[in-house]
Amino acid sequence: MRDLDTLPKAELHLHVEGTLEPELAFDLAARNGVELPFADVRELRAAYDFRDLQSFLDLYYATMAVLRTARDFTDLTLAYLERSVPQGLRHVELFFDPQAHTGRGVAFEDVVDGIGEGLRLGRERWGVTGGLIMCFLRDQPVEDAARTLQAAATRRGSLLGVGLDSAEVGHPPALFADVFAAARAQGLHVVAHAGEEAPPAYVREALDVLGVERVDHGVQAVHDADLLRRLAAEQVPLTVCPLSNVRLRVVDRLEEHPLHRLLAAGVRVTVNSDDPAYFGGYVGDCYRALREAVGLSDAQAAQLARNAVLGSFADQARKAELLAEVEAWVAG
Ligand SMILES: Nc1ncnc2[nH]cnc12
Ligand SMILES: [Zn+2]
Repeated sequence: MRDLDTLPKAELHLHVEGTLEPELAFDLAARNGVELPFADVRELRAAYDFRDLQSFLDLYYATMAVLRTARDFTDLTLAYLERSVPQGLRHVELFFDPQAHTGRGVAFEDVVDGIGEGLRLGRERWGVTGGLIMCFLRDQPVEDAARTLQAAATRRGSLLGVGLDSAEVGHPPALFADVFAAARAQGLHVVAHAGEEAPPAYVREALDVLGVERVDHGVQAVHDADLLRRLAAEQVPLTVCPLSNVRLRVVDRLEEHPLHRLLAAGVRVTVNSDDPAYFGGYVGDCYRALREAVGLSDAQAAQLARNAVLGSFADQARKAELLAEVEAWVAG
């Protein structure tokens, strides 16, 4: 079996705020004079025991209070890249949650410019390509999302697309139909979290009403044979996050994860880390955990890596380059 860390990877489901390791959180708290509701790194890490998505989100939003300046966002992005590059990361389309920052008085431009500078340095140092996907918080009023899209006009050229995240159940995709239509009209790519905790109907709605090009998570689709056939027929990429699904108790154990069933149904599945600082691993760790728990073969790992390249928003030339890197790995 091959070293999975050398497999070239694209990561399509990564919340940059979810890469905030406890050590960096305390460093930034000290730098910015922000008080965290935990005594130290150990106490914060001990709080990473989640019952469900909401219990995670409560901690996730509380901890990101330490992110205040453009430099903080650059440091955060670079720290993520430093950990992921040795695990084979070659391309990343990273999510950020502007409303979680502008609501605390941080300027939208500082968030985007800070992350953008991290990505620029990542390209310069390691040749990693990528871009930013701005997510709307679905548990906040739709008007906030619309205002956020308007505010993004100053940085339109820095964005690949828009997404939808945060507490899913009770906040169906269709609420955001107009905002997504406006984003599409601007030429932005569109994706949405759907079918993480909520039923398959949310996945259908994301496709039919929002017009998404990828579904983030989407694992609940295994409970709907018609939907699975459609996802396979249309080759809709699913950005699956196996370690996240275990930590947020979407599945009891990795051994029971539906990844293999999705692959067997012919769905364009990709593997991603979601919020690696909170869920126990970066993108390479996810691939390795799948090998250990469910016997992911080298051929299946390569297929997941190809799927991620094909499902990415990279331009055709970059896709061809990345696919060639995957095939070179297969040829070994
Ligand atoms: N797994 C997840 N689901 C929904 N919103 C999120 N925000 C960060 N991680 C998330
Ligand atoms: Zn996510």
